[in-house]
Amino acid sequence: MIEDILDGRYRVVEKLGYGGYSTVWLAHHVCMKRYIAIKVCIANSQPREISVLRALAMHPPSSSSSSSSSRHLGQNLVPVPLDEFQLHGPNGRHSCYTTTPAMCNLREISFSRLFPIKVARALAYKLALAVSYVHSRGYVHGDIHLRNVLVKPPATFDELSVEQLREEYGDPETVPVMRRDGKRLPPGVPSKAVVPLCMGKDAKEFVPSDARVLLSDFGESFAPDLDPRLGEDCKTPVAMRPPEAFFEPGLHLSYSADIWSLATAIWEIIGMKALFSSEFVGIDEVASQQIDVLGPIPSSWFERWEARTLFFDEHGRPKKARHVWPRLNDAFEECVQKYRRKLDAGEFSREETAALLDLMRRMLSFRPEERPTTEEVLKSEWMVKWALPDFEASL
Ligand SMILES: Nc1ncnc2c1ncn2[C@@H]1O[C@H](COP(=O)(O)OP(=O)(O)OP(=O)(O)O)[C@@H](O)[C@H]1O
Repeated sequence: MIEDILDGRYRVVEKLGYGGYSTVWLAHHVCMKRYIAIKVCIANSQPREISVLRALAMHPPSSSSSSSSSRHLGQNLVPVPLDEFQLHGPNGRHSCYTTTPAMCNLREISFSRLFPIKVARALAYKLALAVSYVHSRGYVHGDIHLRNVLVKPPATFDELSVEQLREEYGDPETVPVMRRDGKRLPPGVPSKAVVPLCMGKDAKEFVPSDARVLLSDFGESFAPDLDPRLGEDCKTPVAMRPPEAFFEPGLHLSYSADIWSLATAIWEIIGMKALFSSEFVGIDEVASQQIDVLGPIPSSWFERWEARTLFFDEHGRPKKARHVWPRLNDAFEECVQKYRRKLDAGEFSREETAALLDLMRRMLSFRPEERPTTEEVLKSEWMVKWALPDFEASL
């Protein structure tokens, strides 16, 4: 809880977030006077993430003797594991590890209108760079979506005392934990829960230097060459999940699975609206959205897909009386450009739109082997001509 001192040196000052496997706290190192994030994993679990973070933090073998200038620029965009310890509580043993803290995740910000166009381009480039680094070290991230894309604090963040932090962001907010039947809480359940703090600002307030990306949550990461993962074991949220995970559940996923999710994340950064949606619908509906937006899937997938007759006739045409999602180019005009124009957030020129949609279409190829690699993504026309200059300006 807030104000606990963990492992004799970490003063817990705020809650940053939580997921299915952990709660993340902001702590202040009592001696070093710097902020860190502590991930407290659920009781008696064996987190796999820390070994991936350790591997990513090591220098690649080929550059061990070379200068920092030859380091992959994406290495700074993944969390650095700083320390590990264990806590013993009423529910058992909790593995804990500390990493670089962040202000918020991009999903939290996505409810606040649009990023200025230069910021959106810089964020997209940095995210692609981060994924490129992860791939260069032999890992697939496996869970790319905006809740796992964090914004790092400015370099001056550590200068804030805890009191100044509280002046800036308020005291931690708590809510009582109660049983609906009014009975006493069972042992091991805290009487208060802390509401996570979002230290981010509205998207429209972002300037290029705020685009400090941290790709987080490597809990689903895997090394395809050493530890293959089947499509059926893919845990990426359904709306960002690559289609092979659904249509070829018995096949191994590869780096290309991340490329699909990266495309959906870039789309969302640019338009603040997801390309596909699983809100109130199941995985079959999402598959039908993908076909509406991108065109036909490979015929072997279509024939094997039992639910196809709910959405398409025997010629593959959408069934009447159902909502048909707009094609990619129309979706870009209707869901991205229209709002960028209306909110004065910067519009994409015709030339840039063509380059961006060409990249999106290639990254969203149904067949994983037809998708570009991260290196090819970074060398694409849109990245080189439009995103790279704004990335450089944001440094
Ligand atoms: N280093 C960090 N700094 C700030 N906030 C963080 C940090 N790491 C994680 N968070 C916040 O905590 C939330 C949960 O973290 P994370 O997704 O890593 O946990 P998880 O238990 O693995 O979740 P999931 O169920 O999504 O796999 C994130 O969405 C993010 O908002």
